[in-house]
Amino acid sequence: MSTENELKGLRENIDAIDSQLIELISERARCAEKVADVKSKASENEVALFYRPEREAQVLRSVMERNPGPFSNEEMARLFREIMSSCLALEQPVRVAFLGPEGTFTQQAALKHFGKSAVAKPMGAIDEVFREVAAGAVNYGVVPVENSTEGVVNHTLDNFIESSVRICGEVELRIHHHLLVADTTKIKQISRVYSHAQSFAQCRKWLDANYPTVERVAVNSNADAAKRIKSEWHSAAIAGDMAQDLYDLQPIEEKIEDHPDNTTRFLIIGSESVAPSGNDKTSIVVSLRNKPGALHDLLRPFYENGIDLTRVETRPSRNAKWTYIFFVDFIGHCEDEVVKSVLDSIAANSGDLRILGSYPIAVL
Ligand SMILES: C=C(O[C@@H]1C=C(C(=O)O)C=C[C@H]1O)C(=O)O
Repeated sequence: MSTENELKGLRENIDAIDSQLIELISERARCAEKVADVKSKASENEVALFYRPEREAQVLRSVMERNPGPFSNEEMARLFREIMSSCLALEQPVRVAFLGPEGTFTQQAALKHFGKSAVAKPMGAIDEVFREVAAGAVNYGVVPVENSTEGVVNHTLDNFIESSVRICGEVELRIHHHLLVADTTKIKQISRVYSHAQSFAQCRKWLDANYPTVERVAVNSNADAAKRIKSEWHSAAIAGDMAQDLYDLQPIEEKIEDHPDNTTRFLIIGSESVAPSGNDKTSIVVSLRNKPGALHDLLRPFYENGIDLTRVETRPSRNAKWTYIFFVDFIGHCEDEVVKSVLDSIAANSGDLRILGSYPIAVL
């Protein structure tokens, strides 16, 4: 068979499969519309909850389990992520505030978690994301909480102390930084590099080795850095793919982060609690009475009940000098019997305990 004939036959196959896909995707969408009706009727006078993080996590996990290849599990789940995002938009487009401006890694995290049909709103600071969620101006917020190279984002943790918003999900993003220039940049005469302080820290060794003498100027975000160099012929920026595309920049060098597995974890914040998905994490915040063995007493029930701790973080309490607040993440949902009894025994021993939320462990 000639190449042309072979291609023609294969393309006819693809056209036929696409017709079936279109029919099936539309059928799925019609089903999601019916789900919306059921949710609206059931909620009566209350605001209906259209977005269901636990159900979305279950759908993605089961897509990955059933994936026969040749796509990787992640690729297959990403496709379904977008199908679900479109289905949810038929019910009600989800409104999400993120730490802006446009082009930040936090925006990338928001898209990864909610898909492209979400309506995303950039905010100027982490506090503003919290406030926007608390005020009900958006359904959810996305904020960075820790980076594998640079550690915790204190500003996010501190906001939880003051705010009553809940954690509804988490998303992890591999962070790749590039050294970027504009059309007008004179590459041999670069004397200044703009970036966010966290990104400078994540690329410190690379910069020391390759651009030891250039001035490093920390700005509010990588996207801000990318924007500034458009008008400065002697400056470069360190930023990621989104900022590169948004501001039409070119990389001099890609993936300059010192650790190739550089990853940031982001939290999804909202106002509702999330039902168990079958593979969940819980975050709590505890203030401890200042007495010997207090931290040991806090952690012992987890050990005794075989619960995995995934993170313990300390912040100074603003109420009293030399007293501390502990942020603890662990595997399990606050509706699990074993978790309930651990939380009861912590509450009996500690000054103050607040459950920030139980939510599905990041699928993608
Ligand atoms: C369809 C539903 O509503 C939304 C859309 C989902 C989907 O497309 O699979 C899943 C959960 C919800 O965010 C549902 O709750 O089942």
